[in-house]
Amino acid sequence: MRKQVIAGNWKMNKTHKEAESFINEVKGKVPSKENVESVVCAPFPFLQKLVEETKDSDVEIGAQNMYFEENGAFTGEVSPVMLKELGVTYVVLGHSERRDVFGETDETVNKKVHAAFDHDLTPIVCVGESLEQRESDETMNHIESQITKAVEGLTDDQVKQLIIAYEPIWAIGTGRTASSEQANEVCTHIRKVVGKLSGDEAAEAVRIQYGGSVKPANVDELLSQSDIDGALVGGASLEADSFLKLVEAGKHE
Ligand SMILES: O=C[C@H](O)COP(=O)(O)O
Repeated sequence: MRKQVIAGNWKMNKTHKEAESFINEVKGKVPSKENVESVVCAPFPFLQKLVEETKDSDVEIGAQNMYFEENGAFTGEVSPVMLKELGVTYVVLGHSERRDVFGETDETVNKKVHAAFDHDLTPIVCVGESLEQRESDETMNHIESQITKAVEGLTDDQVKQLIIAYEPIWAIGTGRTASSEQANEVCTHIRKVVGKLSGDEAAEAVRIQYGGSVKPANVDELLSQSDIDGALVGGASLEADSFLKLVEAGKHE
């Protein structure tokens, strides 16, 4: 059975003080990491403190982006070496906000995925269609193309360790969640695409999250779907109580 991975993506939110009080509130209360992976993806300035605070806990800390080079003249960027040195273990790559607002492409996402594996960071690779693409029936082709480009050049073993987050853009921060059937239909398609590219074992092992207005009220139904192995959560991951309900829902005994 694939272990569920519930990741909060704080995006550009919280003060240092708020981040610290959140982590102190949740760190002793999340379920054991044997049963569910509970991840907090925080802004860069908070990462060091959060890693220190969660050292002996079941909470893992992730970044929301990184550059693919190890060092050099790349003003404003953060490298995988820096994240690894801090003790960060996950990194969100290719979020639709990075693609839409900051011009990230499938090619840069692919380079970042390679860089993450080179530095022993677990990539959470985001894919998803716009409302226009859904309405013109292009969802499945678009997702297949994003996945194909994201995993190009990876070994089958690396693909097994990948986390893919399916986030329909029209459901992000809008309160409009994909129905659990709609979400699962695309996650099943993602697993098939992975199988075609990297073989059955990789398809069986790869974990696929759903993201887009996930909250305590809908998480159980989403996680009960056959091909959904977790959630990538924005708004509802910002409050400690709500985050704890989400990770509790992901628990397998
Ligand atoms: O990374 C998280 C997603 O963008 C979902 O955000 P949301 O839960 O606020 O809709």
